[in-house]
Amino acid sequence: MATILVVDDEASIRRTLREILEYEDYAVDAASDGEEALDMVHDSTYDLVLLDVKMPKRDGMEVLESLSADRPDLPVVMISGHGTVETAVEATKLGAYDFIEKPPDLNRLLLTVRNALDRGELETENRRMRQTITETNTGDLTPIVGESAAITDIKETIERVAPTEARVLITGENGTGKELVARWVHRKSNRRDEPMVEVNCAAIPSELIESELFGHEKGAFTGATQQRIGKFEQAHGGTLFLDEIGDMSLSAQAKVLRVLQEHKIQRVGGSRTVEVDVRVIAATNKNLQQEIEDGDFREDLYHRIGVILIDVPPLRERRGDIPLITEHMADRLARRNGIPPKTLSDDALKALQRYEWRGNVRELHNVLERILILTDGDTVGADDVQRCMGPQTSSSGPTYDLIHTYDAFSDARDQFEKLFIEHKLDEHDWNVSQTAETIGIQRSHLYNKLNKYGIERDE
Ligand SMILES: Nc1ncnc2c1ncn2[C@@H]1O[C@H](COP(=O)(O)OP(=O)(O)OP(=O)(O)O)[C@@H](O)[C@H]1O
Repeated sequence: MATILVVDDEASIRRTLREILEYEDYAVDAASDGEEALDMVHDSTYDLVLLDVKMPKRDGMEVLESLSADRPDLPVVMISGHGTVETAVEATKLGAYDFIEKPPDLNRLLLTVRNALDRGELETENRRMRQTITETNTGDLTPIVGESAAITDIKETIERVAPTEARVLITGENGTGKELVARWVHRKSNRRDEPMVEVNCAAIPSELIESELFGHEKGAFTGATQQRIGKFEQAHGGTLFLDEIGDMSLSAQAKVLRVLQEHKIQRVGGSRTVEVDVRVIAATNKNLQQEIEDGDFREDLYHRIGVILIDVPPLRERRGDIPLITEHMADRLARRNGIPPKTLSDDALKALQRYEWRGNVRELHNVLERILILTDGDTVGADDVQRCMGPQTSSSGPTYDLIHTYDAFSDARDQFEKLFIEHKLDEHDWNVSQTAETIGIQRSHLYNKLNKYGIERDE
């Protein structure tokens, strides 16, 4: 049974979350402030922390920072009230697994909790595996599924390159499988019993990246209350995966270059030099040649990291792999969601092959999860795919527009709410009571939204 720590200064939220989670058979402890929470985490083994952003004394962000430093394996989900959603989004960039809004929506809460626990388990599992893996035991790492020429080529390159010490640069759009390739290079390398440490360079603010990579001494800067070991040191003997390296600031690039030349680091605020033996694998979705031309990426660093180049093509350029990948994922997803296994008809697989998949394999994974959950019966047909995906087959459509038009989460959410409400009203011939009932909100709440977004019936 997983044990969850709920941290919130509001007793009513603590009570609600406890009731919901205990009903789902989780064991729940609660803390009413950050100080108490840190003590409790120190003294017990929790599988997940639900952490309020705004609290008196130590607020959620401070507690998150402490937890990320001391217990990086412990998943943390932020709970945000009105007006703190942006902070919560910021927190996810700093290592929180996800965030939920108050008052918590039951389905979203349970899905987030389950996913966060899965992730925590996976990480614990990965750590355990690192110690025991032998070449024949490839553990639980997802295989690279596909028989297209590009994927076959990538698998061959991995076999050839992994056992060497060569640095590898993996390029490709988001969600194509770059991280999976990196994990296989490590898994098949002679360093497989040592850690593979990952740094997402895009998620770390530029002023923190140095301390993240090289660590810092106590008192090195305001907020450096204790010594911290950086990722290079953590990866000593193993592999350091620099994800989204194209987003690293020029000053951090200069420092990484020096480490790659000298195999030594200095913690921020420290004077001692520490030798590090690390193999670097880097990945980016950016065109680094272009970044070099624009003066945003150092050419000398590019040559250092890119000894072996692996380009993972977009899924739409290897549509032949879609049925294989889908079938592989369908089994795992059914098991994970506790639903009976389902077969996809040939027509359903063909329908999936026609989409653009701008989010690549990750999007296919998410869409498939939705299809499997929403479809009754044991076979998924082309009509089920259509129903869950909508008819769009190109790089347009409302979702794509939403994602690409808005930068701020709140703007995209508002626009989505507006479109959704208009669509549902149309479906119910503008009967507000019926629409409110179908979408599960109070009629008065729906009227508020109509006012807020200026939604009116087109005559
Ligand atoms: N060929 C494949 N076979 C099976 N699963 C795959 C394959 N390629 C990717 N996946 C799965 O798709 C998801 C996305 O892959 P991954 O995280 O490696 O992509 P990425 O290119 O690193 O994404 P990003 O650039 O957004 O970080 C993962 O769950 C991964 O296991």
